Formats: sequence, C-alpha cells, structure tokens
Amino acid sequence: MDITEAHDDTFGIEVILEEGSKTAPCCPHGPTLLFEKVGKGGEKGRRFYACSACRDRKDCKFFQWEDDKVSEARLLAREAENKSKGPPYSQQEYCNRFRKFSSLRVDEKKFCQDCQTLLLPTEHEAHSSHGTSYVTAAQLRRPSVLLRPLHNKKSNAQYLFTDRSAHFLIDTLAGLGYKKVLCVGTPRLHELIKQRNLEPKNEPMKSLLLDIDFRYAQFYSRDEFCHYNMFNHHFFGGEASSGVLQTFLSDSDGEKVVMVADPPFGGLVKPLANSFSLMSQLWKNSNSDLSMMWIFPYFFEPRILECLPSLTMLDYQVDYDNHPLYKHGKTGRKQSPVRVFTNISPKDVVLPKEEGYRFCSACQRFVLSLNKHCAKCNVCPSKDGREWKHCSTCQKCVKPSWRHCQACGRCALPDHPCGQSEGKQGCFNCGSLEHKRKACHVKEQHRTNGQRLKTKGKGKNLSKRPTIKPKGKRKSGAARRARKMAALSV
Ligand SMILES: C[S@@+](CC[C@H](N)C(=O)[O-])C[C@H]1O[C@@H](n2cnc3c(N)ncnc32)[C@H](O)[C@@H]1O
Ligand SMILES: [Zn+2]
Ligand SMILES: [Zn+2]
Ligand SMILES: [Zn+2]
Ligand SMILES: [Zn+2]
Ligand SMILES: [Zn+2]
Ligand SMILES: [Zn+2]
Repeated sequence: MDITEAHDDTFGIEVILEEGSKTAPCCPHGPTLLFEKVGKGGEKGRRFYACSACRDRKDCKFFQWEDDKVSEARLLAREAENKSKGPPYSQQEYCNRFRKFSSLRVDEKKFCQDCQTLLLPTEHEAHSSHGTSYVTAAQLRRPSVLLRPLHNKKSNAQYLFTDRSAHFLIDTLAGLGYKKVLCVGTPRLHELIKQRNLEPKNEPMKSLLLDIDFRYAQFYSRDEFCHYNMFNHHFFGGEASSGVLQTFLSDSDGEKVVMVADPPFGGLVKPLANSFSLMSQLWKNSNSDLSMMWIFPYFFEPRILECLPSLTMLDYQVDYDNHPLYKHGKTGRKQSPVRVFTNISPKDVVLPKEEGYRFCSACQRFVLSLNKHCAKCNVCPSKDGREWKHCSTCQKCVKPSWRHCQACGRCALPDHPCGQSEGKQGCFNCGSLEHKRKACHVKEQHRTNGQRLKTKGKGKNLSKRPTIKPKGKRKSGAARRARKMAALSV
C-alpha cells in the first residue's frame, strides 16, 4: 500500500508544535507555526516561523528565523499590514449590516459581485460601475451559492459539497441523533442545516460555522459564524469569538455534538489534528471524545491515524460541485479520492446501497461493493475504490495495477525504478541503512510532535531560507502523493 510510505523522504521540514513555547509572531492569518528544516541523517537546521494557513509564499510572504531580532519599526509595520488584510467590518458591524439588509425592500437588496458584499442603499452609488445583482431571500439563505468560490489552489480552494454528499452527511448525523454540528470549513453544510430546520417535519439542529473566509460573516449572527483559522486554532475575533465555540461545546443541555471539518487538501495534517484535539478538550460534556468527521483524501490515512488513532476511514466518496474531476457526471461517476475519517462507529454510518455500498459483516462496516473482503488479510482492503488483489508473497492486498517484483521483493507498479528499493535510502531519523524511519528505535525527542513536509531541492545548507511549498523532485510515496495532490487541485 503506497500510502503507508508517507515518511519515506530522506529529508524535509517539520512543524514543531510545542506546548508552552514562546509566543509565535503573527501574520495576517494569526500566529505563525514554527518549522525546522531537517537534513539527511537527521541533522537539524535553523528554525523559522512561517504562515500556518498558506503553503505558498505568494499567498502569505511571512518569514522569520526563530532567532531573528525584529526591530520595533518592523513589528509596527507588520501589525499594520496584518490589520489591513483583515475583514473591513467587525463581527458586530457585520451583524448590524445584516439586520438592516434583511429589513430592506426587495428592490433595495443588492449584492456586489466584484466586491462580494451585500450592499446597503447608501452604498449602491459607490458600486454603480461594478457588477451588482438583486438578492432574493432564497439566495440570502445560500451564501455558498451566492459567493464566488475562492480558487487559490494551494491554500484555499473552496470545493463545495454536491447536494448528494451534503445531504448524506446531514441525514446520517440527524439519524444518529446529533443535535449540534460544528462546521469547520464547511459553509455549505452549515447553510443546508439551517435550511433543513425550516421544514417542520425535521427536528432542528444547531450549527456553528468556523471558517477563514470572512465573507460569510455577512450572512450570519455572532453565534452562527466565527472567523477562524483551523491550522493554528486562532479566532480572529479574540475571546468574544472563541467564547462562542466554548458556549456551543459546553452547553450542558445534553445534546449530542459532532464536528465536521473539510480542510483545504494541501493542509498540514499535524496542526489540523492539534486544533481538532483542542476542540475535543473544550467538549466538557462527558468522558467521551468529541464526535468528529474529518473529510480528507484517502492517501493521508496513515498520517491522520498517526495523529488521531481513534479515527477510522470510511469508504464513502465525498463529491464536490465545483471540482472538475470529482463530481457525478453524465458519463457516470468518477471516483473521488476524498473520504470521511471519523470516530463514530463505522457500522453506524450507513452508506447508501443505491450508490454501490454494502455492509461487510466481517469488517462490521459499510464498504464499496468493489471492495471485496480478503479472507487472508481479513479486511476489505481497497482504499481507492478499485478492487485490490492479494499477493501471497507480500502477504497483503495491493492495488490491481501492481505486480510482484522479485528483484525488489515487493509489489510495485510495473514501471517502478527496479532495484532502487526505497529501503536503500535507510532511516531518516538515525541515518542507518538497515531500516526505515518508521521502524527506528532511536527516539525522536523533541520531534515527536513534528510533521514533515517536503521541501524543494536537495540542498545541504540547512540554514538557507527554506521553501515550504512542495516542489521539485521527490521520491517514492511522496512523489505519488504529490501527483495525487496535483490532480486534486485541478
Ligand atoms: C475544501 S473547502 C470545503 C467546503 C465544504 N466542502 C462545503 O461545501 O461546505 C475548504 C473550506 O475551508 C475554509 N478554509 C480554508 N483554509 C482555512 C483555514 N486556514 N481555517 C479555516 N477555514 C479554512 C475555506 O474557506 C472553505 O470554506
Ligand atoms: Zn499568513
Ligand atoms: Zn463593488
Ligand atoms: Zn470486509
Ligand atoms: Zn489480502
Ligand atoms: Zn507482492
Ligand atoms: Zn523491482
């Protein structure tokens, strides 16, 4: 299974999530993350701070060596820049505007497409040369349809659920008795929950949206939306805003709460897992963990489970409306690589039979019909939706396109670089050629919290200003994951 090769690179950049570490400097996206470049054999490079949310320097150019002395003037300039990149209105102002807007006559309700803003009558004039349109009450209830999805490929591609996937999620959660949904980066889910509440036959569900896209603040009240960064658990509205989450999670009315997160696919797993764990800690209701659904591509399974071992990956394929590759088409369904990772018991998440899922009684979970149970492995092994086959030499099931290679002693794609077994690169942690990093017994002291990222080039100069964005030649699993990621950001 190639996705287990997540740690096969010989060098990388790790993110250090140390508790109680000194306060990180802020970029427009809140506190930055501390990174460390690590060379072959494990030698450490200089540490630096970079943006938590943006993987591309073009989107956030913040960079600071950990030991940099920053002048007062630069600090002030930075603070001014951070402020200028924030929302034009405070949450309170947004709420007041929305109240005013809702009370307007139909022929006064306008939206500026260029500015992505709901306009009050006094503002119409200033936007007269922009593309504006009237907004109906129905459109006001569907901001994810009204707003133009953000297209930034690396940091913030807004892929919105198809009705099929959104309704599957909502119906499943309602069926399981959840009364409160914490929507993290799932604006469409949030609005559909509110929509569902309008139908008298449905028991109402509460929903709170946490998202970095502050355009959504225009449409919701304070207790329905928080401007939030899920990579550093940062609330842009300060304590008033984090208090909203606190209240949502700690209300002692005994209602079942679930968090549903759909982060940008280029995001770092470790910081996300950290934020979700922090939310779980805020959930004081019982001894149990906060229920969660984390929506992410299947090839991140090993990394996600490494960070949050209580999660299981479901076979359900999540579809997006505006993703050119992964949506239901007239020509039939393309397989979506996006899955749900959850700590809800998989047997309770009923996957629709009409979409080709069945229950495997041996695995006690719903699987795609093509995912045949292997008696030798005693699992339904497929991760990518295709039928996998058992290799008796490797003693595991592998992708259908793989063949067993005698020279490498393992299954691989027929055109793999034969003889250059990945094992030869040895261990990234201690440098030994005898084993891989995963099997290494030398403790990674300060780095156990770290997550590795791929970095550009193979330079040995570890104090050179590094690039976090995945680029350049990569090996093995990392290369394959990168290709898959590239496909995801089409
Ligand atoms: C892949 S889209 C998921 C949308 C979801 N499928 C839906 O239909 O509701 C990612 C979402 O996360 C939000 N997002 C991106 N980066 C974020 C961050 N650092 N913190 C919080 N939200 C973020 C985006 O604005 C977007 O709404
Ligand atoms: Zn930033
Ligand atoms: Zn405008
Ligand atoms: Zn099975
Ligand atoms: Zn098998
Ligand atoms: Zn094999
Ligand atoms: Zn080979």
